[in-house]
Amino acid sequence: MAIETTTDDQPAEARAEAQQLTTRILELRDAYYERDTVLVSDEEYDRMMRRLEELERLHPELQSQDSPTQTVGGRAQTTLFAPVQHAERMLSLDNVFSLEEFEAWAAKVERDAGRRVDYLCELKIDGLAINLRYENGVLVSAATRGDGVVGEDVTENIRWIPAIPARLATDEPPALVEVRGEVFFPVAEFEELNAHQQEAGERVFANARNAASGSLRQKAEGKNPAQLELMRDRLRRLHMLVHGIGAWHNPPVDAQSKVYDLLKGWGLPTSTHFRVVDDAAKVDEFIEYYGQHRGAVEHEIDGIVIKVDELALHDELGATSRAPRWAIAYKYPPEQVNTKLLDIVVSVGRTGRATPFAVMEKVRVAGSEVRQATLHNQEVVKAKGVLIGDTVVLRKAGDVIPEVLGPVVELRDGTEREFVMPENCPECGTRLAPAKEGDIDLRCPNAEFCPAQVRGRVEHIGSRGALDIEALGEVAAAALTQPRFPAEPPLPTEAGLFGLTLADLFPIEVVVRDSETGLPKLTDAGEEKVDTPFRRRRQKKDGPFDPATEEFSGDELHVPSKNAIELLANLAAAREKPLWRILVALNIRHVGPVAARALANHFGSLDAIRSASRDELAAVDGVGGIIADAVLAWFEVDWHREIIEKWAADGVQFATPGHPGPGRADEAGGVLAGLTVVATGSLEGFTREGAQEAIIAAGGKAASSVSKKTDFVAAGPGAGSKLAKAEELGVRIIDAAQFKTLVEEGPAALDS
Ligand SMILES: NC(=O)c1ccc[n+]([C@@H]2O[C@H](COP(=O)([O-])OP(=O)(O)OC[C@H]3O[C@@H](n4cnc5c(N)ncnc54)[C@H](O)[C@@H]3O)[C@@H](O)[C@H]2O)c1
Ligand SMILES: [Zn+2]
Repeated sequence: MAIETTTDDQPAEARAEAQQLTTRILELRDAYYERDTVLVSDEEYDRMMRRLEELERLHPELQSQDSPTQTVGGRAQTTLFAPVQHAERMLSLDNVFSLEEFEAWAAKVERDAGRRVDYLCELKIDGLAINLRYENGVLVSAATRGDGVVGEDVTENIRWIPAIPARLATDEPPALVEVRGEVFFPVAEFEELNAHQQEAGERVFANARNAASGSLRQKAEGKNPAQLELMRDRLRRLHMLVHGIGAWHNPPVDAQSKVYDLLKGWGLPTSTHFRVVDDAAKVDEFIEYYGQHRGAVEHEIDGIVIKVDELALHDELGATSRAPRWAIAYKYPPEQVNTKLLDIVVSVGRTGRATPFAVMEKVRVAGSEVRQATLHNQEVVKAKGVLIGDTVVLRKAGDVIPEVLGPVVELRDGTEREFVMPENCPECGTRLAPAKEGDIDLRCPNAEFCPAQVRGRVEHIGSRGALDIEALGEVAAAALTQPRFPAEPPLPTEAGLFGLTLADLFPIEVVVRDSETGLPKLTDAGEEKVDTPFRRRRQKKDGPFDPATEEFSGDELHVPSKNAIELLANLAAAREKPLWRILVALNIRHVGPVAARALANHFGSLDAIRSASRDELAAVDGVGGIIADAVLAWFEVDWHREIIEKWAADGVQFATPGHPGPGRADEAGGVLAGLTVVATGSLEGFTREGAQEAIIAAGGKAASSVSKKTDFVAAGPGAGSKLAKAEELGVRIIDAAQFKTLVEEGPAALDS
């Protein structure tokens, strides 16, 4: 008899992989639930879980009862707290990561239920699960989830959380009710807590969930009075929201949403962010809405939880060993990931501030790719405790700037090194120093000539809020101030900007840099890529006809590039831009568009501003003492005055034509003299700034908010709260066409 042997070793491979995954997941869970440490990102953890699930689906013989896919993460027996047996098991949730997966889940639910069902959509709060046991209306115990059957007794600590009632506000409490919810730090509290921790030189928490878990799972024993007060302060900042029930014999309501109403009436904290929908297809609106408004919720969320609303169906559908079948978590893309900190580099900005920033291995977070984040200053680097070479936790929420939260200390292997703040400016070698005693930030004091600062200032001059010169962006600014050739840059400072000629631009060669990292780009041969931004090659066609190419041949010659011609034309035009723009272009500290407009409006010329006293400057509406001081300080500096002289010599106009003189703009008799106008929404024929300028040019006051003093509100499509305010106050509202009439002919023309 021949015995058939199988040579298929696939199951063996699968077994090995499943074992590896199991070991790793258990390790990660241990760190996460017991030590409040996140060794890999949640995304990576979820991926491992999915892979294990997949392997077990393909090879059912691999699935054992204690596989992570069958158990609730967390451990029952810990040394810190006494064990508590839950009257009813506490479960986890199954996940979906897309709308399709959600729809497939809902289809199965409705198949099993045999009918359409109502869904309750709520937020998935990123905190830790808690079970509150009330007997005859009195809180007798509070426990963490543990392994789902047995949790940790945290009753003493829970009593410090203000939101949790010790007694239910009802005359007829059930003999026993288990209330389940999430304990967490509201975002504002978390930020404050971390600020405190940083000040006190204590550990800064990488995320609100770990901070909440770490705060709740503290023991009072062995703490001195000061530590005890700190611990209680943290507990008082915690909040809780109810999101379910455990044991409860015959609840008097028939839907989860009604359970919340009832519990709310008993004084328990319930969420305001939920909705019941009668069709699975309507869930996606909720998902999308909170996907875009995550930042507006008072606590962190990592997804949406969708539950079958009807309680009878909960019993009918039941649960697996790990999760209920009547609920599912939809997970959003992560806002927090782990990545490698490759280096910490110091950059110098236009004000001379030397800022260390993190250069990281590129990662995707909150839907975009990130590889840099500012670290602000050397003290912040120290406070965050990051070493070069560390795995770090990086966070980016929606449109918010990415932030390095801290290192994953457990992953260090000894090769990491500390960041040392350089003593000298990386761009000009001048010794860095604080601007004044006690400042943490270090600055390069070589303000006049430090190439990084000149480059920053020149770029600022071209920016939208200053002279708005399209051809004078980041690349042109670098080319003019730090070219590879010539050795002496065309602009050692910005004084020469308006005197630039084609002869200055033409020879410039630059090293092409990566716009993100600032590092040189390399050619295939490994050399730095070089570009000539202001000239290009052209073949001269004055030679004899070449039959091979069927063209006239000729020498190569260089001609000015489009950039060069545009830049010179733009600069020529910029000389006559409104005074406020010229003021912004001078890079005076604190003088942005708002202050510059106020100064220009009031004084009408740079000379008048220069000869004004501190009091006269400070008294101008929208200026004030700090800006007045900054203006005075700016004029004190020799090379600043030289900029003005040089610019004036090159034709820059430092006065508003027709301005009647300091403080007399209102008497100028423009058609809008004495009137205040607010422009809001998009007004056809005007840009946002153009509308403001038109009001000012007509002698009116362009205000940014609507009040009783407002005479007109010009509103176009997209006008929001300002329009509502105008209606409320009875301010006259006009459209774009009327606005045009108003600024050209004055208010009387509106009614004719
Ligand atoms: N990075 C790591 O190393 C690591 C390790 C373990 C776990 N984790 C993270 O934890 C997750 C697994 O943890 P889990 O088992 O606690 O599952 P889970 O956090 O994904 O979901 C279940 C929990 O959600 C909570 N929850 C929040 N809002 C809720 C609401 N409105 N309704 C019902 N429940 C709500 C409940 O406390 C429940 O226990 C993973 O997906 C991963 O994100 C990460
Ligand atoms: Zn410098």
